[in-house]
Amino acid sequence: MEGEDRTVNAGRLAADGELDANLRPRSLADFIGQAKVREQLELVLRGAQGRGGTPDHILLSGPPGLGKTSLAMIIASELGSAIRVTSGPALERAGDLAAMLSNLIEGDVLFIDEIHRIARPAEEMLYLAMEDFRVDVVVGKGPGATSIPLDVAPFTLVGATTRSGALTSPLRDRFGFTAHMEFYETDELVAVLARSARILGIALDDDAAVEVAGRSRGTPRIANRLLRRVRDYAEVRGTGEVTLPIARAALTVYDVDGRGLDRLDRAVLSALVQGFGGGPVGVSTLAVAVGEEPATVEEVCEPFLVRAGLIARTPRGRVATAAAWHHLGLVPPADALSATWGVRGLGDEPNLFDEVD
Ligand SMILES: Nc1ncnc2c1ncn2[C@@H]1O[C@H](COP(=O)(O)OP(=O)(O)OP(=O)(O)O)[C@@H](O)[C@H]1O
Ligand SMILES: [Mg+2]
Repeated sequence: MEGEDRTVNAGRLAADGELDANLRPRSLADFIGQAKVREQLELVLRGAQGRGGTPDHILLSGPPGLGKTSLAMIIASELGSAIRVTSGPALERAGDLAAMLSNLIEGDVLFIDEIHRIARPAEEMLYLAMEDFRVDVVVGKGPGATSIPLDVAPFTLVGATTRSGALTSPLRDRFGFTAHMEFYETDELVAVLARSARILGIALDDDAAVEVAGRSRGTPRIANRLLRRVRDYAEVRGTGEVTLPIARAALTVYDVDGRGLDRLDRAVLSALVQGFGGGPVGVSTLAVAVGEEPATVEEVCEPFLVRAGLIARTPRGRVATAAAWHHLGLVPPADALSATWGVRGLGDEPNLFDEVD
């Protein structure tokens, strides 16, 4: 998909790999923000430990870059268990899953990333494994095929998904606990940045941290990525210390504006406002206007623009809010949607990342 390499994209980029691993929090105490999820998880884990059993299966649900993989690792380490890692797309054949399941040792954590992308036969095998710790392995083909039941050691499944709405309900129902990850507040991102700066040995001023956090779209992965860009700038153009002016100058170079919008986001906004009088306009028309694929506009730009209260999805198409006009330095028409539309606090829209319209 075009636009995936954008600095402000919350998804994983190849370049993030090693850094993500270094900056990953290792324990619940080390995990910043998500206070509610942390408390819920702690109860689930400690409760099971107290009873000497394995915890219920856990689903981690939320947009990219908020810490789902990190939490899965933390769950295993808090339990003192080994973690086996796989992903929905890797489980194309039920046999692949059967092999994983039958190798589990009691108490293991099985982490399935992007669990909404699991193939149907594997999914059906998973139901039985989650519920009864058993799998039926089919041997042979055609009329001679037999199904052999195999026991699976009691384990805890941790599933992660950016689209919990895409999970079938039988699968969703088999999780004992679902953690809904929320976008981070600015002060939480400041804490994430301070921690990362400490680990990476970057001198980061407090007001520079606030500036970077405010442009990070509520997402730790983006905060960490912007921190690296700002560090480059500080080292090449300054003394290495990340001060407020340095942070601002660096983010200008990377086209990340005061609210975390980049060039493509702004192009979409100004096409909507200036090209179509604020809408309503269909997403494909909008995509043509900015020379992008509709999927890019819809999946990469829109979720954030909607969450930031800059555009609204209506049955007739996309509409710019008054805040969008203001953001572009324009005066909104009298009938523009209120600037506070949709700005109910980050992460208040559980369906945002599920299929809309
Ligand atoms: N609560 C946190 N405290 C500190 N750092 C965090 C936190 N959450 C995430 N991060 C940082 O953000 C990076 C991305 O987190 P992670 O890979 O866990 O996200 P994810 O939700 O699994 O994303 P995806 O949906 O793309 O798989 C981590 O490497 C870590 O550096
Ligand atoms: Mg992940």
